[in-house]
Parts: sequence; C-alpha cells; structure tokens
Amino acid sequence: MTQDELKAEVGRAALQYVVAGEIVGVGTGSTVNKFIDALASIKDQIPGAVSSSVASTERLRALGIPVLDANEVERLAVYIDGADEIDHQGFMVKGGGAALTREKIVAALADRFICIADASKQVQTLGAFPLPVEVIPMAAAQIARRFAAKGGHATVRLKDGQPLVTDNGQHILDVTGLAIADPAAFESEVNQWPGVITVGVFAHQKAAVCLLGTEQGVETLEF
Ligand SMILES: O=C(CO)[C@H](O)[C@H](O)COP(=O)(O)O
Repeated sequence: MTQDELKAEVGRAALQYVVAGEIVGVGTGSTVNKFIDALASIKDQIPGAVSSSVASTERLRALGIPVLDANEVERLAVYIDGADEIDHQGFMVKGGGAALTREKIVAALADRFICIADASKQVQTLGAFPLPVEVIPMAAAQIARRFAAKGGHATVRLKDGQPLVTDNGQHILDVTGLAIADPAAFESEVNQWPGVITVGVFAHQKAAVCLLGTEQGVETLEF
C-alpha cells in the first residue's frame, strides 16, 4: 500500500471518533486532508468544525463543512490531527506544515487528541524529525543559540528563498540534532524562552489515541 493509501485509511477510520451533534477540531496536513474528505460524507451529523489553519479552513468550506471561530467554542469532544513523530506514550512532534501554534490552541480545547498517522511516524525517541518552533523573527538568532547549547542546529524555514511566514505572521525554526528524552520538561523549558511562540513538542497536549496506518491495517494505540 502506498503512504497516500495508508493516510486515506486512517483518515476514514477517524470518523468513528466524531461525535454526532458535536463540533469537531480539525488539524492540518496531508493526512488530515484525507480526514476532511471523509468528514464531508457525514457533514449533516455535525454543526461544523474548528480549524487549525487557513489551508484546512479552505478545504472544509469547499466541501460544505461550516468552520467556527475558536473563540466561539468552549470545549470540543475531539481534535483530530496528524503528527511528524509520535512515541510510545503519545507524545508528538508536530509543525511540519507550519501550523503548530493553531494546532496546539485547538487541541487545548479538546477532551481527546486523536492522532492519525502512517506507521513511518512512530518513533522510540522524539527528535529525528527536525523540530519546528514558531518564533518572533527578532528573537530567531538568540533562540537558535539556545538550541545550539543543547546540541541542536536551528535554521529558519524558507519558502521560495524567503523566510516562510506562518498564518500568524511569524517564522519557523527547524531544529536538528536533538534527542528529546523528557518531552514534557523540554516543552515547558523551551516555552519559557523569550520570542518562542510555540514549540512543536506536544507533550501537554499529547495524543489519547493514535490510529496508525500499517500494511496490516489500521492499528489503534491508546495512551
Ligand atoms: O503538524 C502538522 C502540520 O503543522 C502535521 O500534522 C504534520 O506535519 C503531519 O503532516 P502530514 O499528515 O502531511 O504527514
């Protein structure tokens, strides 16, 4: 099976976690796009979605699924999103699609984070995937030096030769060379650094369930 087919399978499997009559939180990325496509088939059962990016909002609306502002919603039953890495405790690295800040905000509204991913995303220790960190541009160099002191190497993510600008008007640092042994402590520490908007470690908003696409079918991991 191709990676695309595995993503489509977990996208469809995630429908079982959507609660009829409840607004659903929607992440960002190629796996979530498959979920959004599947969600369209049951759109009459839900009032709408809260979205984590401009890209997901556009896709949801194009398929006739109403998108609500996060400020209009106090609580979501579930938030469904992909990951760049997920470990055996449900801790994740996210932000490969540069949407990590809004993803964390929407995830924080939800009772449960349902991660959808193909099996290549499962890791023993977080850190092999370059860690995305959304930063205020004027702080980028000092934050890069702080990562260097931890053995990491941070580079500003580029798009068409220029720093990528996020949906929030900020920049992304991608940090290689880290082995994140204690994700919760790491997330808390980096969050304190001036100029950091969001670090792409999701330990405080970890997955409750991961639907993992494997050659043998969709595996359900509960944390
Ligand atoms: O965090 C994300 C976007 O910011 C995505 O969830 C993550 O990058 C996985 O994406 P994909 O499903 O395309 O592999």
